[in-house]
Amino acid sequence: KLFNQTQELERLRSELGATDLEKQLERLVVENERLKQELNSCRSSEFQKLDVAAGTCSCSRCPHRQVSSYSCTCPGKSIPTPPVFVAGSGSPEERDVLPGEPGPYVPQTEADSQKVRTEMQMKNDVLQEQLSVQKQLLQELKTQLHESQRTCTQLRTQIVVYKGEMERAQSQLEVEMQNLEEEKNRVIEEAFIRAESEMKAVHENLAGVCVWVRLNLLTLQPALRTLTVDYNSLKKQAQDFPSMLDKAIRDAKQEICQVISQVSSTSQDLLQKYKREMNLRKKIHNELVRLKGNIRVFCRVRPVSQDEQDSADSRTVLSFDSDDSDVLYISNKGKTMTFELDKVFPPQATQEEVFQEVQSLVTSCIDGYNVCIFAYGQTGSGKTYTMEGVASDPGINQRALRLLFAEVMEKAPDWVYRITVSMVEIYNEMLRDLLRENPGDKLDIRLNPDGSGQLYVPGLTEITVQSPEDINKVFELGHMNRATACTNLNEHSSRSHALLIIIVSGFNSTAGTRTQGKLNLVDLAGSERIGKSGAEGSRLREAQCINKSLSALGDVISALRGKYSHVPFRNSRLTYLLQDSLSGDSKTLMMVQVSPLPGNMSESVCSLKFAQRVRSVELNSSSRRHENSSTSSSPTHNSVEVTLSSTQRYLSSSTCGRVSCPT
Ligand SMILES: Nc1ncnc2c1ncn2[C@@H]1O[C@H](COP(=O)(O)OP(=O)(O)OP(=O)(O)O)[C@@H](O)[C@H]1O
Repeated sequence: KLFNQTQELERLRSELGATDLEKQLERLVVENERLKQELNSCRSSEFQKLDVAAGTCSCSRCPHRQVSSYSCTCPGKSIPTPPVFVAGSGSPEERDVLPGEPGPYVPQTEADSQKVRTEMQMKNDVLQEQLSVQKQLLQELKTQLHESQRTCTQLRTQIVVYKGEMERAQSQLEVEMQNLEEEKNRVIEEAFIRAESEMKAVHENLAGVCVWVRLNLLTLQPALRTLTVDYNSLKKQAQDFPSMLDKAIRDAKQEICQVISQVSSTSQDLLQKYKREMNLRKKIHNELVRLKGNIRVFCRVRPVSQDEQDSADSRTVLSFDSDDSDVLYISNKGKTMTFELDKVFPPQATQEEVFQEVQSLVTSCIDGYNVCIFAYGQTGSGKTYTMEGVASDPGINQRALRLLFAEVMEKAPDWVYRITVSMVEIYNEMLRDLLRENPGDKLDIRLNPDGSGQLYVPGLTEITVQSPEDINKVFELGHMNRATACTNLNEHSSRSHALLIIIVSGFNSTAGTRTQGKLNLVDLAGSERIGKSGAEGSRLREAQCINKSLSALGDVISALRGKYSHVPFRNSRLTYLLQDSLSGDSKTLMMVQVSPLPGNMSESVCSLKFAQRVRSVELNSSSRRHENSSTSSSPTHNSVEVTLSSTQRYLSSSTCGRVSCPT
């Protein structure tokens, strides 16, 4: 508190500028002294103010203000003897001499004396002037002195006030210090009393605890004895432990070895059983597909569009059997034709419902079977819708790839799969790669020069896809390339076959098994007859090419059905390219698209007749395209083996993907 009070005092002092005032006061006192001295000297110099020429003295001490000579007659002042003046020597100042020194010039004549008088008069004027200046100065100094005295008085008053404040603060401080001292003593005393009482309580507690400890010690002694005995026995056991441990480890090792050998033989059994089960599952799946037919024919009737509903020709000539989903009726001129197929999808069937019927074929591709799904039908019957669909409701192509991804993911990590995608187009019997940079280039199907007799398409792009996003990118690229290669995409797509070729290669590290299956998804060109479309020129050539390839497809299937020794795969690019997916134990699905309109009835009848012809063919059942890495493949036909993949290195490491060619 004392410290704070002192600080507060210092702050007040500095705030009021006490130090500065004190210094200023000192300065003013000194200045006052100096002015006083100056005044005194000025007063004494009045003795000098005598007018010699006039013989008068203006000093305040001369009672008569008269001088008889060159000096004042004031008491103590003697009049000196006048000096001899030599003309031309001495300055005007030298003429004004002091008493005791050589005197000024003494005029000899009246003229001289007049001159001297004039000079003296002038000098007197100057001196008078100086005197008035000095008086003025004196007056100013007096005023200043008065002012400084006033300031000094003020400052002194302030100092007295400060001193009073300081004393007050000091006395307050002392009082507070006194209070604090008393408070401190009181608190110490209280603490002391409390500590004493607590100490007392602790002592009492301690005494109780000591008694309790003593009692406990007495009861613990027998327990301690028991523990000592135990400790000794444990010590002995610990000494024996290393040898016991060694023995136990040896025994455990033997047991583990026995168990391992048992487990390994069990796992071998299990592996064999697993392989057997796998084969059985595939056999059953294949059998199921076979029972359904290696060539299956579905029919899908597209709905009547909004535009068609508005037109006069919107009556539908097709009807369905509500109890039998395999039958379709077409009424014409009072007659009703019945078409029996593997499945008939009415106009209201969704993309998902269609795919449900197709997905077993798609998954058999994972097991190493080659599968081919065609969309057949006249232009505008809904082939592209079924195969590609629309972005919001995709068709078989995208759903198949998504299903393949889901299936292979489910089989991981036992199975490692690689899925590659190629997109080709056959237009006017020319094969074009839709995934290459320059899709205009014509591709060829050739015999492999390595002498293996396999076919391949040199330069065909195969893109490995790892996610549904990759699929979308591949489709976009294919569509873009297809669009850039022609002037009118809609017309072009009706007159060309579009093929999406998916190869699924799998390897099972546990069983050492490899599989390779190929899924061909084909959007065929429009199947309308030339006569009706009235085509000519380039259109005629296009229609001829389409008819040629579609009838070649029919011929190939007929030859396979009749088990002919010669199957004309080479009659068209389409059948040549797809021969591995049409022969042997491959599975084929023909989705015949039909328009519901009466105007398209004859084309619909043609398509359905073609479908029934295809349906009656049964492909040759032979060994699966499923190989064990330790066994070689077993081609089913008696002729050359062909492959359609350009990735020779990959295929040469595996015998999968080969198909027999009866030619
Ligand atoms: N099941 C369906 N549901 C709704 N719309 C359909 C269906 N099938 C076809 N369509 C519509 O009918 C029109 C013709 O279909 P699409 O283009 O698929 O025929 P296409 O046979 O592929 O013709 P092209 O031979 O010219 O390629 C399209 O507008 C399509 O959206």
